[in-house]
Amino acid sequence: MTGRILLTCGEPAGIGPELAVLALGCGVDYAWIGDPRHLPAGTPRTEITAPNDPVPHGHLPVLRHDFAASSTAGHPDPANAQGVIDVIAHAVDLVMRGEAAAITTLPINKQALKEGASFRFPGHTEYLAHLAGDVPVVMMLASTSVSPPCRVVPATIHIPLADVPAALTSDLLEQAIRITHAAMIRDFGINAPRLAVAGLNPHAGEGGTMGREEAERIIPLLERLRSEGIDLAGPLPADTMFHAPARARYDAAICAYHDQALIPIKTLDFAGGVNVTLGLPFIRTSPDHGTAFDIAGTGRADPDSTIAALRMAREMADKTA
Ligand SMILES: NC(=O)C1=CN([C@@H]2O[C@H](COP(=O)(O)OP(=O)(O)OC[C@H]3O[C@@H](n4cnc5c(N)ncnc54)[C@H](O)[C@@H]3O)[C@@H](O)[C@H]2O)C=CC1
Ligand SMILES: NCC(=O)COP(=O)(O)O
Repeated sequence: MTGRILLTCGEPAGIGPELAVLALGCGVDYAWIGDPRHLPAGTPRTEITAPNDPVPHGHLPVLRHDFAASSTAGHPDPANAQGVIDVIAHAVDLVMRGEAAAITTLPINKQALKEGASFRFPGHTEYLAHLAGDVPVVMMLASTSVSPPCRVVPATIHIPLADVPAALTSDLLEQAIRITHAAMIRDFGINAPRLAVAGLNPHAGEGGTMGREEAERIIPLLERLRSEGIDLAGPLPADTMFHAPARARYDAAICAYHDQALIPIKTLDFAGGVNVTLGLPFIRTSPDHGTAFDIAGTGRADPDSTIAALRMAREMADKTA
């Protein structure tokens, strides 16, 4: 897929606007979609009308999307919530029409969108799946600067912990495994992916003495998928599957719930972690962090995860070009 990467503005009161500028010069050509009033003062920029219009060297190409209000760092304005949502839809429309190579999204604040515009999705992942035609997707977070790599997929995502055991059905886990397996081949160029599946309970249930989900749902599923030829380890005790020698034995880990997956990667590679949505008909990456209201506008935002997300989007797009 050719053309620029589209970088959506995310929450204007977060660190997104400054990251859009700090990433300039990272070697990836991208166009930012948002309201130019939200960019840091003095940002070298050129407004464009189509994603691949030329701009002077060192300028941020801006696809202008007017919001209801200006923005104050650290203080989301409910009036801007609909603009944040619409920018994501705008980017999806462009990439689905083949006018851009991929999307990289800057962070949104889910609470601000819910309160300001009754946003009904828990995050980008679910909203993008909806915009793409309600396709099944999974969220992967992939390290870019640790070895062996840490790639994790939470099978359940943004739900209360109390709801996880019921939500972690055999069907859901199977879908996460199949989507991850296909994406490791297509997007990561790993021809024979090795997947590891975490147990839900301590010690992966320890033979049913610490929980029955492994014996009743996970083990029968893994046996069936192995018989199809998928290379699957598990269910593994989650506490011992993320240190380096353990990670060397698999290419991606399917985890039971959000924090089981995200704590290891954000601990190992917060600056280099990339969130990538697998299963979409287009490429979407994102930094692994959120809106960071506590430091927005202070000059302390680290752009490394955004740069890693842009680079990963570019690499994936080039693989399918
Ligand atoms: N893809 C997305 O749109 C994501 C959005 N979020 C949203 O962000 C909001 C805030 O979430 P939190 O849990 O507070 O996580 P957060 O990632 O925004 O902040 C956690 C801590 O990390 C620091 N931090 C984050 N990114 C940083 C960066 N680039 N440079 C330096 N320090 C950085 C923050 O200052 C804060 O102390 C929530 O609404 C959450 O839903 C969270 C993760 C991803
Ligand atoms: N904790 C990860 C996260 O919130 C990312 O969500 P999404 O907006 O990429 O779906």
